[in-house]
Amino acid sequence: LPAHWLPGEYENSSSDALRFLSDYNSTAEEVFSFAVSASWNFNTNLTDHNSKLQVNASLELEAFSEAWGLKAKTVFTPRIIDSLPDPKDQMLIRGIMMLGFANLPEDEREEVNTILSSMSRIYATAKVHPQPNVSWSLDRELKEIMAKSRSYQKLLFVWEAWRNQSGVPLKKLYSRFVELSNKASRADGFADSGDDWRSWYESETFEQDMDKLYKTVQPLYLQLHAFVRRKLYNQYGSKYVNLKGPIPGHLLGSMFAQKWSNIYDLTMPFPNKPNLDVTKEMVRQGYNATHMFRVAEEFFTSLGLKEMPKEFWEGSMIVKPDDRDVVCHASAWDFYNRKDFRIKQCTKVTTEDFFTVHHEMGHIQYFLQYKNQPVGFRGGANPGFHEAIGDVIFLSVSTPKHLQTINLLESGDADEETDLNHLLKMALDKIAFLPSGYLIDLWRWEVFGGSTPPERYNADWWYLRTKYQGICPPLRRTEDHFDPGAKFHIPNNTPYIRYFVSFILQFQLHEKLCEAANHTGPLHTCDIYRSKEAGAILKKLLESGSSRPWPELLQEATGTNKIDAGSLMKYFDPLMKWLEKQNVNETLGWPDFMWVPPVPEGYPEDIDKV
Ligand SMILES: CC(=O)N[C@@H](CC(=O)O)C(=O)NC[C@H](CC1(C(=O)N[C@@H](Cc2ccc(O)cc2)C(=O)O)CCCC1)C(=O)O
Ligand SMILES: [Zn+2]
Repeated sequence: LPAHWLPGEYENSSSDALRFLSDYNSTAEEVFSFAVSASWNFNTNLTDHNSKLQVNASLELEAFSEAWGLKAKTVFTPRIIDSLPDPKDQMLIRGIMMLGFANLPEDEREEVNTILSSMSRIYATAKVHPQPNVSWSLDRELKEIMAKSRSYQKLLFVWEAWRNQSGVPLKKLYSRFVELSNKASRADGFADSGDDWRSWYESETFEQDMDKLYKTVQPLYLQLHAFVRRKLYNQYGSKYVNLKGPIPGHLLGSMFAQKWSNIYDLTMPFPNKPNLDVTKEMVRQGYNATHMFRVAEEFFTSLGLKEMPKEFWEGSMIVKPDDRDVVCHASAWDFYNRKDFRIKQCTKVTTEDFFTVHHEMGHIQYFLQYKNQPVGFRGGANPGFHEAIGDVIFLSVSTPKHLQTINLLESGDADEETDLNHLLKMALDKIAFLPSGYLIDLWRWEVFGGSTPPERYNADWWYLRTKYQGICPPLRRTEDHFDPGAKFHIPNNTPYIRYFVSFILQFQLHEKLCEAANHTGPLHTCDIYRSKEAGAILKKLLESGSSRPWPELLQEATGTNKIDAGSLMKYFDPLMKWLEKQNVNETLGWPDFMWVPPVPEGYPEDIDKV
């Protein structure tokens, strides 16, 4: 570690503790920025060379964390820390004492960082070969086929091939990673890494809180599930869809059955109304990635929030380069130097990517608003808040009214039927997602906690997928497979419960912002565009970062200090009533819990693979 990155000498006094914090903060900005840059370079150019540089930068960052963490632990006694006048300083020092992977001996640090880099790379470069010299990648061909194909067998081929190429090679790496991650978390005083990750939500009863939260939205999910199952039954027939069973997981329009809006055409309540999927119109109007980003930026500035700095436009990667391998999974980056903030996205001109642009820009807006906080407070109030900001904006953008405002939908008063179409389309993304947003970390907490050993990774994954999502694998799965590994966030070690929290929280924020924007009428028709009052509420929330307990910040922003699904249920209430009428003769849930579909005759030889 370069000498100027090492801590100096401090005595056990409150004045020296404050000097320590100030020295830490300025050094951390340099070290974090160095490590984030190396990670950016690897993610935007997946070469051996950049992987080594990225692993080495992580090791430097860990050496820095260890040096300053040990210094804090050996110099400052609890009495001195508790005597610090500002509780925020106490929080910051305690945060610095958490060493994470820096708790591990040098060889195991090297091992865990190399495993992480390898898992990222395997996932990012996995390809499916339908024929010897044809290669399909997830972000280009596979997602498109899962979204558009209505061939049961073609969907099945893509669903299986992706899991063989991405999940299977990761299994042994992942089980070793779990051991090392748990060892590091235990050294920080946690039972395991699941306990470590849950601590970010500052609730002794977090697991129960989430289970209760899930139970409040489950009735709506069961209605949507039954309705969509009927539509898929009409499309694929009784051989492959059992009206009392789970739905085969490859028929829902996306690789993980988390986002069902790609089968909206099969489910539209009123098909003869204008199509709310504005992809065609965007293409017709000559939209490109830059324009999508500019339109999104203008929504934020219309609220009085910050514009993207010039470094954002200079440094971001917003289209997939054609001359190198990159991680195409979209992401937003804070370089911790208060100057560089970037998005990496292989943007295509589609409604889905237009949403993602807003989601990522929500992260950037958060980075910009809290950039003058100490580095230890440059995070969301809790991680769910960070995930919610961009989605809150998109709740307004996706309304027929706003799409008309930006000329992506022909004007005409949005009547009752178009309204219901819109609500169903929103539910296909927002409600369909909830069980999967919940179960992914349920599975991971069991893995970290040891109740799911490596020999049951896949069995327990599919148990949870059927129990919560009501889907089943369309082919027999064994422990030779590692289906969780086919989902970005597992090999990339990105926690997930934050999305479940966000999908509930974003409706609470939306309801409050709509009130501030003097919206009248049903919640799902609200568009906060150009409301400075709404922007002021967001700004106050975002600039605090993670410097104050999230219940306080939520209380100030919305008037309640609990994550509560009441706003979500209010937003979807008209749809709930409509679905209950549609489903009078349906079975809610999947009592044939163990049912799986037959494998089509002749699969996979005779499918039209090209
Ligand atoms: C340096 C770094 O890693 N930065 C973090 C941000 C931070 O920590 O500051 C980051 O950029 N993470 C990437 C991740 C990308 C996306 C994602 O993975 N989404 C989930 C869940 C979901 C699913 C449906 C949906 O409608 C909304 C969300 C999924 O696709 O499963 C892809 C599409 C949207 C968001 C993200 O932006 O959260
Ligand atoms: Zn996000």
